[in-house]
Amino acid sequence: MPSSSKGQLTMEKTPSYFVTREVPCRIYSMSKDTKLIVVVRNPVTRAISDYTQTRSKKPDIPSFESLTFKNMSAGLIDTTWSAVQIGMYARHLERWLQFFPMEQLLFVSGERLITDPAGEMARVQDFLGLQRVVTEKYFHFNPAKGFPCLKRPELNTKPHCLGKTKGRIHPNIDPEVMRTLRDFYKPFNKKFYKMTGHDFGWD
Ligand SMILES: Nc1ncnc2c1ncn2[C@@H]1O[C@H](COP(=O)(O)OS(=O)(=O)O)[C@@H](OP(=O)(O)O)[C@H]1O
Repeated sequence: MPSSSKGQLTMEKTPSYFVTREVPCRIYSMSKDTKLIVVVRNPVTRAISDYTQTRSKKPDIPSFESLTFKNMSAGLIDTTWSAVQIGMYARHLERWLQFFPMEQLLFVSGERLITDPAGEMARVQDFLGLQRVVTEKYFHFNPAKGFPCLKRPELNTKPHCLGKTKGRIHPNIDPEVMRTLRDFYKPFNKKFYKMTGHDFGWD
């Protein structure tokens, strides 16, 4: 990572860091003052989104329902399937807390990033010790996409929306499987809310 000069912040984005075992120790060795931001969303929706992304590249993969279970009739969930495992946020956070205090971590709500992007960005800017520059006027809700897009209020340019690979339509999942997954995540979510001091409202 390049070092920052006075008045600069160096930022890096890698989604897999949060769930990769070796990473907290490595980042701590590089800089123990690093601030960490993680965007989290309902783990059930996250798993379906993950599956949808994989299926867009490999259309022949088995159904979401069959990948979810180790043993479907026994209702035994396959926690080694990454789409399921990543959403066990409390487990991953426990590893980070062995190296970093909670004050150095910020969990951004993926749901609120869509419904109230300026509100979530205010939290991010406060956390980074920045002035609240990115406010309401930087966002334009695109009803066709169903997501906010970013605009530069000082320029009269078109808003910038995320690309076609974001906001894909998710497949319909068997409601019974959805229920089992929701129940599976409940204790992990509860623990995660307690650890972060923030109820993300997924249950
Ligand atoms: N503004 C805006 N525009 C489009 N999409 C948005 C936006 N804000 C959040 N999202 C949600 O981002 C989800 C895709 O993020 P990913 O985690 O796949 O991104 S990545 O893996 O880091 O590339 C994507 O997930 P899906 O719903 O599965 O498509 C969206 O729900």
